Amino acid sequence: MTPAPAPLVVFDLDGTLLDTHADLVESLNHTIAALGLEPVSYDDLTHLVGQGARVMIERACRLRGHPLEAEALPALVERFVAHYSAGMPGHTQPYPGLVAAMDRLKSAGYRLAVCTNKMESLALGLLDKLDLVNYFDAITGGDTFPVRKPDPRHLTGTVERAGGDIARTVMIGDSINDIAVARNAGVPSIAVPFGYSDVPVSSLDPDITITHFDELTSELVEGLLKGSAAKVAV
Ligand SMILES: O=C(O)COP(=O)(O)O
Repeated sequence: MTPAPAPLVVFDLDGTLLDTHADLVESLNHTIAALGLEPVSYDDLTHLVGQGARVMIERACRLRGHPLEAEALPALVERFVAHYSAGMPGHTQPYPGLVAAMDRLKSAGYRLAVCTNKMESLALGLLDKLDLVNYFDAITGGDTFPVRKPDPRHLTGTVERAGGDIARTVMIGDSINDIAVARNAGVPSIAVPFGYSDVPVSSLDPDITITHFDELTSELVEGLLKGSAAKVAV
């Protein structure tokens, strides 16, 4: 009998792997200051983040009562990317227990990947600056494919690039896009409550929620994979 392929754990980035909020808010406020707009706060960020820099800037301008003309956006996105890139890694840090959890999963033979709506170049640059890039078999961003989360093809494309098997994949994230992309791709989901969701993560109906990465073990992932195989078999 051929052994089952190695499980793959796919992580969201902002608010799941990394606490990026201070740098996102800083670069966003630098960007909208060019329009003379008042800064946004961390609480605002939970409503703004999730669909990449472009949408975040659009939403921030709308929040400040300044809807943008489409032609104004590219220069603002450029301003954001320049500021954010120059400051990396800034205040950004992995969440507590993440590195130990990834070491545990790697020692158990797991593959790891990142599926983020952040631009691929920013995700790669940030993970590189934090010395985390080599943990991952694939890192895909909101601009890697013609579609992005919650479209299931963002997740299935990531699994393919990571050399994984969709039937042996689990997705972990902090917001609606992550739980929805998992559901749309037929993959079990793990939610974390410490990120940027504007609603309680339990209301997103993940398969399970963990409150600390110490809970992310190979036993937990295998249990989820068995559970989803059982669901398929029913
Ligand atoms: O940068 C964003 O808007 C979202 O990024 P995420 O998919 O890693 O949460």
